[in-house]
Amino acid sequence: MQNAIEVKNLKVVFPDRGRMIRAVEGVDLTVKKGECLALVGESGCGKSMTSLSCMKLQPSLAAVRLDQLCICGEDVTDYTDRQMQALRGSKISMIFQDALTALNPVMTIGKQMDEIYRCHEKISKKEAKMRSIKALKAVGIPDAELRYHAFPHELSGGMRQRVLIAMAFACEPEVIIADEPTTALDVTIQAQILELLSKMQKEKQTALLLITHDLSVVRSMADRIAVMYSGKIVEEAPAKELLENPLHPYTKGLMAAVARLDDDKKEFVQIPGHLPDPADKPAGCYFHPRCPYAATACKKAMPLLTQNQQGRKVRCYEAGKFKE
Ligand SMILES: Nc1ncnc2c1ncn2[C@@H]1O[C@H](COP(=O)(O)OP(=O)(O)OP(=O)(O)O)[C@@H](O)[C@H]1O
Repeated sequence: MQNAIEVKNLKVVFPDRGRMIRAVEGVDLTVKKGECLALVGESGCGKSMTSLSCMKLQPSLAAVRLDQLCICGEDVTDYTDRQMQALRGSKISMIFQDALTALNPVMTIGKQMDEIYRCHEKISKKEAKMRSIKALKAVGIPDAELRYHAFPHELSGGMRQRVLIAMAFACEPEVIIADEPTTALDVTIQAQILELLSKMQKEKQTALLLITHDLSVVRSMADRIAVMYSGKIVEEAPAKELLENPLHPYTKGLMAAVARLDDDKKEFVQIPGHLPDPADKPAGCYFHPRCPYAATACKKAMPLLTQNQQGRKVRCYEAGKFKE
């Protein structure tokens, strides 16, 4: 089966006052057609840089190296920005976390939606307006005909996020990247927006790369989960397997830090310490200074991301050896 996104050996570095920030270090990522892959990890671990690089949208200061990038079977490794522009919106699109920044504040919602349709298809203004209103209705915007004429600041945060979702799905792309799509919203609205995103993704069979720092968010949505720590993937598995039996000590820590509303016996446990300085990472496994199971080998060399006998991928010398 053709993959929606396939990136091989992605590296992103930033020069920073004479130092080198290693934001992403040799990430391989595959999002299969129609599936939801959640990329999870603490703030600063490199999730956004990974996802932006998949669209070739990284900040101009960043130096990006990769062996190969394929979008829906098309090898775009050497595509120019102009070539990528033709793909963005039609084959791949993005939902950002802050709708107020992502939307143009001086243009009505309707105009911004119309532009997407008219940019990718030769259709009349009238046809674009009809499609925009239909798309706004599909994401649950009440009085869509009226809201079509509204400016972004005239809508609530939840409504704006619904507009971004409508825009992302507008040209029926094969893959969508959603970077923390609900972080800027209050908790009651977050669940509604995630439900909408999940419903649209399933209905349209769109592949989704969902970026989040919150494992509870992925519980209901992800088919597979990749866990990132300090620029590297440390564990990757089908969602159910990973959530029921996390193998990497960092994934275990993330799980323990998730408050489970349905399990009042579980305690809220924070992972001690913090991510290493991205310009001064420790020798060996980057997680070893925070790891309760760290052995001598962990302090010496970075473990590889290897597949165990059960087909689970994990980057840890001690995985499977430690007891609860
Ligand atoms: N424009 C930039 N200049 C310098 N360093 C940057 C820049 N953008 C990101 N970084 C660094 O790259 C690393 C990875 O950042 P990234 O935004 O990908 O992390 P993240 O996991 O998405 O975090 P968050 O959840 O907070 O967005 C961090 O150490 C960050 O400080």
